[in-house]
Amino acid sequence: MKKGLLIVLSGPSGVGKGTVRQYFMQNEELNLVYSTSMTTRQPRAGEVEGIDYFFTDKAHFEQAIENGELLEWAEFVGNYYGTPLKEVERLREAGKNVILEIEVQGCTQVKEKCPDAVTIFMIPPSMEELENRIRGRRSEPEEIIQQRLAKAQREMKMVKDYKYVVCNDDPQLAADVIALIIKRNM
Ligand SMILES: Nc1ncnc2c1ncn2[C@@H]1O[C@H](COP(=O)(O)OP(=O)(O)OP(=O)(O)O)[C@@H](O)[C@H]1O
Ligand SMILES: Nc1nc2c(ncn2[C@@H]2O[C@H](COP(=O)(O)O)[C@@H](O)[C@H]2O)c(=O)[nH]1
Repeated sequence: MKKGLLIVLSGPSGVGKGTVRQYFMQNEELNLVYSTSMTTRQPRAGEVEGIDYFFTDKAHFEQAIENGELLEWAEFVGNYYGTPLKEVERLREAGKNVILEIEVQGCTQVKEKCPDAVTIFMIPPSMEELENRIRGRRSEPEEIIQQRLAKAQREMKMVKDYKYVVCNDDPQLAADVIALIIKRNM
């Protein structure tokens, strides 16, 4: 059986990666599975353990790093985020195309380990719109919003390191473009 693709969807926090993913995940032709990450961040209202994230504490996360259990990991605005390696490998070996939704430092690590990963960077129509989206989510205090916005400015410079760039203005259009990218690589 052909091993599944490893697809990395990156882009600044609040650009709409999770929103757009909901549109193309339902497309059965793409044979996709979402890789649930591990994080030390507190759950937001409505987030579900094992679906949105595996929520854990700093000690367990650091142990996972030590044990080599993560494909990649990064510290983002005071919390750890990482991709459990074993599940990604199991799914790819079973022929599934696995999608990671991760920030830019994580993508750099993935590219080193899996040079054939399909890397996609999502950009907002403007930085003003990005700020509106982060604020509109109403999930973080002002101090964290400021840190996320400052980080977004730095992350946008990494766009050149990605194979594909997709603008999320209309989420359905962005999802259609991503579906096309995935099909082209299957
Ligand atoms: N094309 C769009 N037009 C307008 N609003 C959008 C669009 N896409 C997403 N949004 C809104 O922007 C906000 C952020 O979206 P979302 O949480 O999907 O971003 P994200 O990139 O997954 O963020 P993070 O990386 O922080 O998890 C949400 O409130 C969402 O409804
Ligand atoms: N390097 C990784 N980055 C990840 C992972 N899971 C999510 N993320 C990214 O972190 C930021 C913040 O996420 P939020 O849910 O707190 O808004 C965002 O860019 C995510 O895409 C991961 O496993 N590794």
